[in-house]
Amino acid sequence: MIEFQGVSKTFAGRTAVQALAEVDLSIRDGEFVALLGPSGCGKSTLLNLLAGFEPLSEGHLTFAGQEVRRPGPDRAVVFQEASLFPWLTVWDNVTFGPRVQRRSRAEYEERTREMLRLVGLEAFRDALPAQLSGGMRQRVGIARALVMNPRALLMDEPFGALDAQTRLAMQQLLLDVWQTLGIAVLFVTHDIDEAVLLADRICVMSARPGRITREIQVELPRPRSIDNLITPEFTAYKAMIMAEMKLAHGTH
Ligand SMILES: Nc1ncnc2c1ncn2[C@@H]1O[C@H](COP(=O)(O)OP(=O)(O)OP(=O)(O)O)[C@@H](O)[C@H]1O
Repeated sequence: MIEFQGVSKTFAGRTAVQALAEVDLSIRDGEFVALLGPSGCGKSTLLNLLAGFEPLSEGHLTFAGQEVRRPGPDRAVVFQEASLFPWLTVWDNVTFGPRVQRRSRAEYEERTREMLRLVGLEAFRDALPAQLSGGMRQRVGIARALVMNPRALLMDEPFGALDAQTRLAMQQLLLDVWQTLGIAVLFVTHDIDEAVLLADRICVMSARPGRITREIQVELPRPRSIDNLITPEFTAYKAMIMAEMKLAHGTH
């Protein structure tokens, strides 16, 4: 469904920065792919190209057979900060997109109720963002993205600003949401545990200019839960990826 073919991206400026070099990546409908790599390797750039926020410099990028040129409701994005409208309730934040798009009211109201239930926030529909915790705000951000009924969810370090315990709860929530909806997810992270726990496949990126140096299929059984984090199979994947990223003891 998603095809990057020889995609490069250079940011023009006084000193041009090549962020991505000849990236090839295919993602199937319903697949969960994590992009893992050091800070500045171009993970966000790759996600932003797919979101349609930036033009490519070279190569081809298609989504469901169409060249990506601009943002679209088929590709919903979740960032590290939910960036909710502070003066709108949870309900009004989530229904904002469909209202702007003039979608049918009966349809989006039903879908909003469903998504708020899925992220466990039905009881908070009338709350303002300031009355919610960071994890709850991020759950509103996920509901807001899903209410548009996208074919892919693009997540850029969505749990990076959360404390460790909330982060675990959000990882579990995302596993449950993904298992329910079965949509494609491209998930940017620099956390190895997070990538192994969530993804079907991990694409490891090199430092700038970013390329995908290795793809690792994660064969841990589904459905998964955060209990997987303490299994020997999990540790084996983690050790392999640490070695790949030259983080393991004795490899550098
Ligand atoms: N709009 C821009 N103009 C110029 N350079 C940019 C722009 N956006 C990103 N870059 C540069 O491109 C490179 C890749 O950045 P990017 O944000 O994609 O990396 P990243 O892997 O997501 O990093 P992090 O994990 O720190 O978020 C960096 O060197 C960055 O400075």
